[in-house]
Amino acid sequence: MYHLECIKCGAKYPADEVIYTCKKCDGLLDVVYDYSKIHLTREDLKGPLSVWKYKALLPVSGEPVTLKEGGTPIYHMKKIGAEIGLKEAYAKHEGMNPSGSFKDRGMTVGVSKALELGMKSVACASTGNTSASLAVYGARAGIPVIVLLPQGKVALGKVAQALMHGARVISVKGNFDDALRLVRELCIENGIYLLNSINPYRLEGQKTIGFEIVDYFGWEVPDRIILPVGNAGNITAIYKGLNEMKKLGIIDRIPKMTGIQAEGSAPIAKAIKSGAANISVEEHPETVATAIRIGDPVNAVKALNAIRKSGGTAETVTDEEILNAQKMLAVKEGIGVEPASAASVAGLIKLRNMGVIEDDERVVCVVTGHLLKDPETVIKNCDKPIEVEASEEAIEKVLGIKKMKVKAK
Ligand SMILES: Cc1ncc(COP(=O)(O)O)c(C=O)c1O
Ligand SMILES: N[C@@H](CCOP(=O)(O)O)C(=O)O
Repeated sequence: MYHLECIKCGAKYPADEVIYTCKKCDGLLDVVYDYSKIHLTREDLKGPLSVWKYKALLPVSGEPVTLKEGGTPIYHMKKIGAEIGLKEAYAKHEGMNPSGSFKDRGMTVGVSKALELGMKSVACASTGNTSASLAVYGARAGIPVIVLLPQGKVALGKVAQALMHGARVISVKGNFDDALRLVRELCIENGIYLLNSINPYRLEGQKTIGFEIVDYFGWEVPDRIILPVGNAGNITAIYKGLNEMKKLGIIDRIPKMTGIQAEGSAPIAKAIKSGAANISVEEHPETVATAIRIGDPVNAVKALNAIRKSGGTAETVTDEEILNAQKMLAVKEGIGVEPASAASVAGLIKLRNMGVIEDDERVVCVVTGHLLKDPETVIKNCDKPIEVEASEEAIEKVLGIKKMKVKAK
């Protein structure tokens, strides 16, 4: 059994109450389980990775709305690791989820919960991936979906997904933070279920990234998990989940939670660096990594706590560092990710060069979304295809191939 609990004042709410923040103090909510009633061991968790493998720690009782999310690969980044003198550098490729990003873990739980609560429609604001995922899972569930997108700032692949899967797509003349404020009002006033990461049930699904990481390594906890941070739900969800596993005796420690933000959009990294108790809102966030172009992260309080309590850190990376890391992953490791996702690897490189990450650390970078989400940025940053006439000679000429003449007998 579980209930909702305010992280600020401790007020408790029943599991079936549709609320997103505390009615007394407006604090963020967490789903809190009766851990004394959960008997889960490593033995129970044998078998392939997937979100629903960890059902005992998820707040859904019936059959979930699922497209077989989770179970994403972990790749050893041997070449990038060798370049920075780190043997144990890994990337967990969340772009391999059904809609191409980690949001599917949250939406399988969030949309299942919407149905369980009897909600008739769902909505979100989005820099792209949340809307794509909600559109997909809404279609699967047969429930209407409304998405609010910041005009002109959403990557093409993501808009295409939201449109194709049948969401009502509204383009807002403002940034993501404006769209989130508007969708929160819209949902509360009209009884629409809000499925941004302020919804504590959605975040429960995302904690399974952490479960899968420790499960993959035979319950050996890596020293550090590095994530790109935008609205800051993912880093907090993974931290919460790993704490639950520790409470249940399945793991014995928590990795250093490390958040990476783009320089032009870095309220959390700035607060960590300055030691400020809370963030200062970035009024005009800007970065090529549109997925993390967020100035007022809704989960900031939870994220600062996760980073500080785990002994982790936060860092900023430039757009140039992000695009370089995206290309390194693609060319040297064969891993195709969108720009925001590459921020975690750009952060890995920067923190290693700064001496923050030690030689013997095992580090897992979560790469959050697929390369094909943002084809426009890719095309801008790669050489153009070479145009040739339709002849073998022309192709050989541009490839610099000289044919050996075969002598006739
Ligand atoms: C691809 C991608 N990476 C990272 C993030 C940041 O995740 P979070 O908002 O949970 O910090 C997002 C969305 O916010 C995203 O779409
Ligand atoms: N990158 C996100 C931004 C919204 O974050 P959420 O986790 O609160 O839904 C997106 O893909 O829209």
